Amino acid sequence: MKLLFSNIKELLQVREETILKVSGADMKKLPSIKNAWLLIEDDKIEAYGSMDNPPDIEVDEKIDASGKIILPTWCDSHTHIVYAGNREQEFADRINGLSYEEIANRGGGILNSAKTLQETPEEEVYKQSAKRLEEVIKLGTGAVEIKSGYGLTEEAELKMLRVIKKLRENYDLPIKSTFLGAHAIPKDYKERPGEYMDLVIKEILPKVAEQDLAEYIDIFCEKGYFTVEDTHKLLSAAKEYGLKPKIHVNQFNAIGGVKAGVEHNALSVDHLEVMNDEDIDVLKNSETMPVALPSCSLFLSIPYTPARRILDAGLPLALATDFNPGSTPSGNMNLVVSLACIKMKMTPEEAINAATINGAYAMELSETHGSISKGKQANFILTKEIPSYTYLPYAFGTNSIESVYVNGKLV
Ligand SMILES: N=CN[C@@H](CCC(=O)O)C(=O)O
Ligand SMILES: [Zn+2]
Repeated sequence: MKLLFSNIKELLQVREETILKVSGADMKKLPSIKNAWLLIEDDKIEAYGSMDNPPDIEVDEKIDASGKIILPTWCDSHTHIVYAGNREQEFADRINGLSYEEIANRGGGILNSAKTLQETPEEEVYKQSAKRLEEVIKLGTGAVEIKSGYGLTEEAELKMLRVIKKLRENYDLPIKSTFLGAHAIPKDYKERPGEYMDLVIKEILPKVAEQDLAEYIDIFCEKGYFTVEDTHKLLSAAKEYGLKPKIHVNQFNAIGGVKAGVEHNALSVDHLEVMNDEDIDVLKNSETMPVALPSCSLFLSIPYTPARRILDAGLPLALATDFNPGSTPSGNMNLVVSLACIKMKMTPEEAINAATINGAYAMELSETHGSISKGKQANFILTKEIPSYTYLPYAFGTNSIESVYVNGKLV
């Protein structure tokens, strides 16, 4: 099946050579072809070029994209899409003056979601999660990572990971699975957190690996959650099973989690709302992708990741949603890109690079996703008629997407 898009106002993120990520000043460059065509064969990008040299071939379907822009689908490398129920009551409590921390200390927060998840049948968790996944695909997400971490018992963590596996089987986009058993210390272990770490490392992790339910390991390295020492212990154990780290660090406090992640060759370190100079320096000599989650900052009214300091230090940066019931009940990557521009002072070019090719890197997908390149998967967004790509982040809250293609198919 050959599908040809012609008269495309601008074809964005066109990369001739395979690049795995973009960093520093290179992030300001977003290669494109104006007045372009794009040819898809089955699930792959076959060719592209300028309308000055249109392709002379027979195709099965032609689409006129006059006035519209085509760009790769968003690569959302950090989500908690699999969960049960919601936490709108905590949202109201925060409006009335309680802090996220106070809510967590009262047994709300992650423990609240864990209770609901444990009590919800697997089929129902699947149904609720699939609905969210379908919603984000329509918003232009074409590759996604999903974490466990609302189970906090062996049974419930494995249940979450099986739901992720089933989503992967039933949907066409790449889904990466991360084991986040060390997300919070369950109430029963409050006085003996070391025993919970033992449970995660000695009991649950081996089963996750045996059942091949995750490719990545995560931990919430933060005051009141898990220490840097816990992080070292877990990441070392996970390495034995071939699970690479993608970890929650520096959300509220800089306690050395970035350094720990880099020492274990983490694929990504995520959140980074609070960054000291040492954290930035440590990242400079690494292959670890820093990941910012600006919708979490918006929702919790916490600082935004200091993108300018990170980029001006020559580092790369990826953007992701953090879609979860507590700190970010939104999986809208379009909003994330807008917030990165508005609140983090990233240029539209930097934000689009961060949400496509660098997001793909943070899921080890940049050889097949994240850019318009020959032979890559045909995952792309066709916008409505818009004046320019800068209009995408500028018109925040407006849905500028006309359609989304995953593996060459309209979704
Ligand atoms: N910070 C840790 N975990 C999630 C939020 C968890 C929750 O509040 O349910 C996050 O990435 O923001
Ligand atoms: Zn998260």
